[in-house]
Order: sequence, then C-alpha cells, then structure tokens
Amino acid sequence: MRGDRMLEIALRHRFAEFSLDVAFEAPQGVTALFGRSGAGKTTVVDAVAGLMRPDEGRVVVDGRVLQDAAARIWLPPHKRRVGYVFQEGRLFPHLTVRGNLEYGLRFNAGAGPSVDEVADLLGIASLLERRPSRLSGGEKQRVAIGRALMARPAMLLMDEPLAALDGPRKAEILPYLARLRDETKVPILYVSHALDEVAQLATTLVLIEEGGVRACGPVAEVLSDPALVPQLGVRGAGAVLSATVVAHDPDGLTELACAGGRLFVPALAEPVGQRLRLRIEAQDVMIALDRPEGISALNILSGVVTALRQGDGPGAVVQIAVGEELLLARITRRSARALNLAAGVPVHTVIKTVSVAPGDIGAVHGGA
Ligand SMILES: Nc1ncnc2c1ncn2[C@@H]1O[C@H](COP(=O)(O)OP(=O)(O)OP(=O)(O)O)[C@@H](O)[C@H]1O
Repeated sequence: MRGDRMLEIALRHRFAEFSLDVAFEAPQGVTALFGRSGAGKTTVVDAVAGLMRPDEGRVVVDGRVLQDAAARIWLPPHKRRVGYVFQEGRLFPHLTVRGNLEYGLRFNAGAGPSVDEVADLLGIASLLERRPSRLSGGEKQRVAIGRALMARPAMLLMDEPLAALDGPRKAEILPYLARLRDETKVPILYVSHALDEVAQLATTLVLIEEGGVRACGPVAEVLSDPALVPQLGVRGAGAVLSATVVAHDPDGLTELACAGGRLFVPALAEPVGQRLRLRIEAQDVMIALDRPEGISALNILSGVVTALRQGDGPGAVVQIAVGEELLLARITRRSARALNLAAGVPVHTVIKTVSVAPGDIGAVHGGA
C-alpha cells in the first residue's frame, strides 16, 4: 500500500490578481485544507477535480497520475474517478433517496458498494424512499456523500460540506464522516475553515495562506505548533489528544484515559473502549509549577514545557509534552515570566472539565 503517500499534489497557477503555488503529500485519511477565505483552497480542489487547468501541475492519487504537466498527462474530470461533494447537496428533487444513490452507480467503474451498504454507513437506510424535499439539511448532505460513494471514487473532494448546516446538524454528520474516513479508506480532500471540524476529522492538516502552503503535517502536530497559533487563530488554538473511554460515572461524567493520565469530561454517548480524539483549547489550560491541591478542576495532567512563544500582545502560548502528546496553553506573558517557564521546566496542567464540549470530541474507528 502507498498509505504513506496517498496524495501527491503540486500546482502552480497565476490568475490576474492571485498566484497559487502549493505542493504537499499526504497519507491515507482526511487531508484538510484549512485557511482564510480567498487563500486558494477551492482552486486546489477544482484543479484536482480537473475543473480548472493550472499552468503547471501534478496530481497523483494512490499511485495513479491524474495530471502531470511535465509528462503531458491530463485526465478530463469524468475519467478521474473523483467524487465531489459541495456545500449544499444538489440532489435530484424528483428522485427518491434510493434513486439519488443509484444515480451514482452510472459513474461506477466496476463492482462498487451496494445501496444498502452505503445507506448503513451513512445512517440513511430509513430514508431510502423519501424525496429530498422531506430531508433535513444534514440528511441531504449524507445522501450527497452516499451518491458520491456509489460511484466507487478513487478519492472524495469535499468543499466546506458542512458550512451550510447549523451546529446540531453539523454535530449529527461529523461521526459519519469519521466512519467514512476510518472504514472506507477512500482518501478525502476536505476544505474547511472551522478548526473544530478539522480537529475532529483531519488526518493531515494543510494550512493554506495566500496561495501557498504555510504548514503541512499530522493534524495533532500542526495544531500543537505554537508558531502557527497566529495563523490558526488565537481564540481557536488548541491541541488534539488521543483518548479512550474508560467509564461512565453515575454523576454525569465520562472518564477518559489519555497518554498523560485520566481526564473527566461531561457525559459522552460513546461506549467504553471507544477511541476518541479530543480537542483541548489552549485558553482552557492553566499551568502550575506545583501540583495544585484543593481546586475544583478535576483534570490535572503533568508534563514538561517543550516550547514557549511570546505573542505581540500580552499573551504567550506554551507547548507542553504530556506523555507522548502535546498540549497548548494560552497564558499571559506576565505569568510565563513569573513562573520562569522555558523548555525543560516540569509543570502541571489544569483543564476544566466543563470546557470540553461535544464538538471537541471525534470518534476514531478500527486501526485508523
Ligand atoms: N477563475 C478565476 N479567475 C481569477 N481569479 C480567480 C479565479 N478563481 C479564483 N480566483 C481568485 O483566487 C483566489 C483564491 O480563491 P479560492 O476560491 O481558491 O479561495 P478559497 O480559499 O477557497 O476561499 P473561500 O474559503 O472563500 O472559498 C481568490 O482571490 C479568487 O478571487
């Protein structure tokens, strides 16, 4: 398998007022393109789909060359076996859900999944005979993803697929996307400007800035890099930890095991044993030199400072190794000075239980 280099993308293009020059590689999983509006994310997706032809470019998916300007290879969109899911589902209103899914079969290059398999994966089995006008936004979007899957795509492109949905609908659909990532093994190029989505879903994070790649790497690594906090947004900055559900306590808390110890969060629906990824926002993490006693916070993870970044304003971001993972804490420069924080200093991190919201938690399935 080429799981370590599932996607190879290198594109250069000049519009009158904007230049794109991106190159990145990514392994199996969800590769998130994250960046501000106008950074060039949609242009990358359109080029990979073959909807625009860049001045120079090379796109390889699982060893299959879709385009290579140097070798004069250019597959037209319909030969790329790329499924495209847009912001709004664009279903056929006159067809039922089943009809919409079966429509995807037309583009199927060989034996693909059955309607029932796709419907089960996306939780739409009970909706098969309905028409799109009777579906919620989240359901429509799942059908649109199902239709793309029926064509047995070599890759899925999703351009802000949740942007048109409200918070609860988004929360309803994210677990299905996590299953898709872990169970189908179809690589997904996923455009988003929502950090919570990226933290839950992305395997690889590609940070796009002004038409270039500012950073690219495993999501936990990029999100815990203090140097990238200004690009990722000071408010939303935070690290991602792996955790496993250990117990559901009768007082409404769920106990998780993570590399740095035990964490308690408000009750989760996931069963004991379920693996999760957990986003801990930097602003919810406090630092103490001595292990705090007599405080209300239940979560204290011990670690060692690995990096410190002073901001331009009063803030500082501290990166702390907790077990084999990295946490970020946003504190004031004054506190950083008062505690003499520097790489190598052992610290205790305090995380408020109630700061971990359901939107910060994503499921991980199978061996992914
Ligand atoms: N066909 C085109 N002709 C000229 N300029 C274009 C064309 N398509 C895109 N651009 C420009 O390229 C830049 C990047 O656009 P793109 O849509 O890729 O950004 P984006 O990161 O996807 O933004 P958003 O999140 O708002 O969709 C923008 O400045 C846009 O105006």
